[in-house]
Order: sequence, then structure tokens, then C-alpha cells
Amino acid sequence: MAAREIVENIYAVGTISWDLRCFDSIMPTPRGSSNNAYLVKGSEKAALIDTGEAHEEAEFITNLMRADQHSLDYIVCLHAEQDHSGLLPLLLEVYPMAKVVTNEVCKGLLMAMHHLEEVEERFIVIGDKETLSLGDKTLKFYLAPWVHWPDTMFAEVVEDKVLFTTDFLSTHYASPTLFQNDDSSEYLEGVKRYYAAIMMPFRAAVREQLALVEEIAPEIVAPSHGPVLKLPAKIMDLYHDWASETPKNSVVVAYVTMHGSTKLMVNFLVDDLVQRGIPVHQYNLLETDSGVLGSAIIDAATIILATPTVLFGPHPLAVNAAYLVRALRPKAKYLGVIGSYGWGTNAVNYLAEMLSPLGAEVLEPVYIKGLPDEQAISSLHKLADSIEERHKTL
Ligand SMILES: Cc1cc2nc3c(=O)[nH]c(=O)nc-3n(C[C@H](O)[C@H](O)[C@H](O)COP(=O)(O)O)c2cc1C
Repeated sequence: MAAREIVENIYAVGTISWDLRCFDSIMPTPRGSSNNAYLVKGSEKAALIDTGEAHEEAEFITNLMRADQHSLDYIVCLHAEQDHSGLLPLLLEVYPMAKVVTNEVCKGLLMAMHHLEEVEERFIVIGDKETLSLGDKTLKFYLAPWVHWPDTMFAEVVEDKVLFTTDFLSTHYASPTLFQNDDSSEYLEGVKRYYAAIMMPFRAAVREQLALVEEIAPEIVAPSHGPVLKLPAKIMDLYHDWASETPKNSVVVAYVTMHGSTKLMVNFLVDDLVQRGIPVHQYNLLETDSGVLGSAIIDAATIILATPTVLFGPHPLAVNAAYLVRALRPKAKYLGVIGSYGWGTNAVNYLAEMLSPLGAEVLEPVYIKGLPDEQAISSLHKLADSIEERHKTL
């Protein structure tokens, strides 16, 4: 990939992974991704904004050479995670005069993770709203913690109104174009997957950093993954909506079944909710990737886990889903467990306990032996009644 000019003397020099299908071994990336890095060439000094994964060295160094960058004054680290900082040790060797510019928290993480004690004197620690002159371009730094690590920060090229936002407003999306001009559904699906997996647990920080971006009012947002954005109003609006604490009148039913009993229960419950006009989506956990499930739970008011009992507890796929729900901390107000067992079970308690840190109300479970009978169907109707009643108060 050649270095690509964003505005005069600011280049994208990162790497694109067209074939990547899972990021961090946790996030499915059906459209690939990119690890973005940027080169800012001032009249006196040059700064690299972030690096890339350690294994991307060949492509990365090639890009810097194509940008004709044979020396560097600064390597700015906006975030210590290895997809941004993995090449820092190598670049410190390649550019022996370069200083590392970062905040105190990020410095601590970089030093600890890359064992950089020997080069500590090459670090320059900057604080919130401090600036660094590159000659005719000025970098201004903004601490933006918890989107999504404690160290995250933004950097602005003041004269060009370009804001580097690290993972904030990023998307795992390998784009042939430098800028994202369209609202293609594929791209927006990527935006949503990324928000769900990375930003959702930190909604309060997301709201704070949205306000910061609005205050800075950049003309161009250059994030760490996916395309560069001009006036990202659409994505900002989506973030505002997703990061609010108000859930929507919708229900997510995530289920697994071995012999079909739990599936029949799901069918009854979902049909009942549909009859009542409550938006509901069901997901078979056997074939639902974590990005789809994560996106689905962003704003649902109720999440139902449906599982048979396996060895006295929930099916492992339901445990996995519950773990994901707990970790992503969605804004759901109500949780439910339904399912089927044979002779003895602790599945409901197990899931209720797993999900208790969310602080949501756990609705009366419907957990039955074998196939659903009339009594089970009546209990599922009652569950739909309580969902309808509670959703009226949203
Ligand atoms: C591997 C396996 C382990 C099971 N372990 C239990 C168990 O510990 N306790 C129990 O009550 N039922 C157990 N069952 C029975 C199922 O929970 C029961 O058949 C249930 O009705 C299946 O629901 P489904 O039709 O939705 O798959 C087990 C079934 C299988 C296949």
C-alpha cells in the first residue's frame, strides 16, 4: 500500500488487512480491517502518529519509505495497545533520533508492555491540551481516557483541523478508498460491530469524548481502524444514540437447543411478542457471531437467554453469550432465562448470577421439563405480559 495524502503533508501510512476475519482473536471482521498510522510533516519536524502490529513491519516500513520519510523527530503514541504500538521498539531502532511523545498513563503501559526501560530518556510526556510545534504544523493533544483503555488520547493538527482519534470512531473495514464517502450498509454494520465490542462498556466516556470531538470541531477525523472520515456527522449521531442510557422498546432472544424443546419455547415467546407489536429479534447461538450478538444488544430493553440444561448448568454457548452480555454491559433493563431440562438443573441460577453485575431486573424464568406443555405456554404468555408492561414505562 502506498502512503496516501489526506491533506497537504499529512499521510496515511498504516497497513490494510483485506483478509483478516477476526481481530484480537475475539472480534469477527467480515470486511477485514486496517491498522492506521499517520505521518505529519511540518516545515521543521516530522511526527508519526501511532505504529502498527509487530508483524506488519515490512508493509509499514515500505509505506514510510514511499512517503520519503528517512528520519523522524517524534513518534506519537495515542494508545498503548499492541495494534498501535507493536512496531514502536523497531521504529526506535530505525529512527535513533526519534522521541516518543505520549501521556503519562500510556508511557507507563508502553514501558511495561514493550520493556523499554533502556530508552526511557527518549520519552516526552505531554498533558491535556499541550502542544508540540512541527514548524508550520502544530500538534495539540487531548486526553480522552477510557475509549477504550485508560491511556487513550486524541491529537489534532491545529492548522489543518485534522483530528486523530485512535480507536474512537474506528471501524474494522478494509476500504479501497482513503475517505469514507458513502453510508453503505456494509460500512455502517462495521461501525456498529466496532462500537458494540469496543466502546459499549464505556458509555459514559463515549459521551464525554463525543462532546470533546464536537468542541474541537475537526474537518477530518482520522481514526486507527477503517477509513478516514470527513465531517462524520452520521457516525457521531449513531454514537450519541447508542451511548445514551435509554434502551429501546425491543427484545433480543438468544437461544441454543439440542432437541428442539427450547426452540419451541422461543417460537412461542417470539410469536407472542410479535403479536403485541414489540420489536423482537431471535439469534441461534450456534451460528451467531459475537459481533452480531453484540450489535443486537446495544439498545434492546430486554435480553432473553434460552438454553437447555447440560450437566446441571446452561449449555456452553449460553454461558458464552451471558459472558459477552455481562462484559459488554448493555443498557438493557430486563433479563430473562427460559429453557428445558430433564431431571435436575441449576441453569437459571447460574445465568442469573453471571448477569447480576448488570443490575437489570431478572424476570420470572420459564424453565420446564422436556417439551413445552400448556402450562409452559401460559408461563411464556405471562413472561410476554411482563415484558409488554415494563416496556410501556421506557
Ligand atoms: C449432554 C447432555 C447433558 C444433559 N445434562 C442434563 C442435566 O444435567 N440435567 C438435566 O436436567 N438435563 C440434562 N440434559 C437433558 C436436557 O436438558 C433435556 O433433554 C432438555 O429437554 C433438552 O432441551 P432442548 O430440547 O432444548 O435441547 C442433558 C442432555 C444432554 C444432551
